[in-house]
Amino acid sequence: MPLLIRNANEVITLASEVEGPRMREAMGELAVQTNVDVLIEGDVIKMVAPFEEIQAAFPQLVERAEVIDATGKIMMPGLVDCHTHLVHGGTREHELNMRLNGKSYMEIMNAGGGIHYTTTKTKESSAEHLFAKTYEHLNDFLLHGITTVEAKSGYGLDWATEKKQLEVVKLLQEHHAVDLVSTFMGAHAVPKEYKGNEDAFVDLVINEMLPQVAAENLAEFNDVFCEKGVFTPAQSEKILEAGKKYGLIPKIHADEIEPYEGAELAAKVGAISAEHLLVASDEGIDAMAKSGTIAVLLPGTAFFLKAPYARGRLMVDRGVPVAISTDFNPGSSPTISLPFIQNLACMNMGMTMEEVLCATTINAAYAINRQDSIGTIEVGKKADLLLLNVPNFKQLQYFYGMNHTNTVVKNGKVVVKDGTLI
Ligand SMILES: N=CN[C@@H](CCC(=O)O)C(=O)O
Ligand SMILES: [Zn+2]
Repeated sequence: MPLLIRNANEVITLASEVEGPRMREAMGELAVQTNVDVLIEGDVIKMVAPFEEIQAAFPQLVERAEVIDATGKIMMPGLVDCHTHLVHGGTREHELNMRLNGKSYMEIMNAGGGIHYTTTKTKESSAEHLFAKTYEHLNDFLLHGITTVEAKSGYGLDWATEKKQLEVVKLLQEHHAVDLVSTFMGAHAVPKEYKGNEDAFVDLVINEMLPQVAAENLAEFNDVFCEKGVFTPAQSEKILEAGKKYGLIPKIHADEIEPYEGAELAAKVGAISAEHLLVASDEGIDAMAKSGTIAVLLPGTAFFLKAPYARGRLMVDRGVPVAISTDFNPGSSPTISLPFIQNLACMNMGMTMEEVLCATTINAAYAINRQDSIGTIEVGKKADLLLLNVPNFKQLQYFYGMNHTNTVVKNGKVVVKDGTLI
């Protein structure tokens, strides 16, 4: 049945003539409409216009349509979470007290905890268990208005477990309403048995894992943790260049803990995005602006690791297209609340209320190559839409730390109604 959403106080369309990811002032232009309804046919947006015009253009569809009254609410595109470590075994709440007592994230990891702990838990988990656990997480994402999620592997560090993670993503794509986008991240940490022989692990990723990822069509992107004590810029470059040969688009965890010229490397290898960038250099930021590399900023990680925030304001002002994401993972950012992440970006990275909406919709869609189908409310795009329990978009950041999601339409179907999954 067609769907007609009527009377929203504001429709945040984010429609624009601008080509490519939004930068500078364009990030603040939300193209808010106050007098339009939205007609959906199948899984696609059919028309965005005042009711009279929709009725004149498609009288039969309007006649048959299920009508949702959005009076008092705003409508916006479904949120896009473009950086998560979605599929993983276990949780790491025990590390929180360690960190609150002064241990650093890297100290915990180097002592065999952190990513290594989650790797062990993920190895021990069956695919069925990971599927069921992640399915629950995805329900939570949906309840918070997130309709597309990027998912990185990287808790295997051996091919069997990496493959298990990637296959769980594939299966969830078939069974859950949330759309998933897969990233291979075999180079997420150096397994203990390769300590001192890191290059051998890099070779394993390049020669054994990447060919299988490509042959089995298990991912679109290839990511690496470029960080002091993990993978060097030279090793990262090798892995990303090798992935390119298999058609895998480079992404990079860059300049998260220590400055390591990760942003510069992202620009050099033509990565679609550099992610984290808490301590990215001025030169790196300028290089990204020049190459058009998207900065995927993850303020939840700075919050949870009590680390300095990325310089979001400066990046926008220097012409870097910025996206924002949860970084959902069991160690440095165990949250699925992209709405709260938006709040953090406003309060701690100096981004405006308008920019954070752009950064979690259309720019996030660009960061995962989905800009043609999601991220704005425009005719021909997928009908992934939210109705939020606020009368104007500014209240999303003002009433902070709350989930304002009332209704989620995913692929043209209502999947959350009155804040409840249906
Ligand atoms: N920094 C590397 N990877 C993840 C954290 C993974 C973990 O701690 O389990 C991140 O992006 O924050
Ligand atoms: Zn990450």
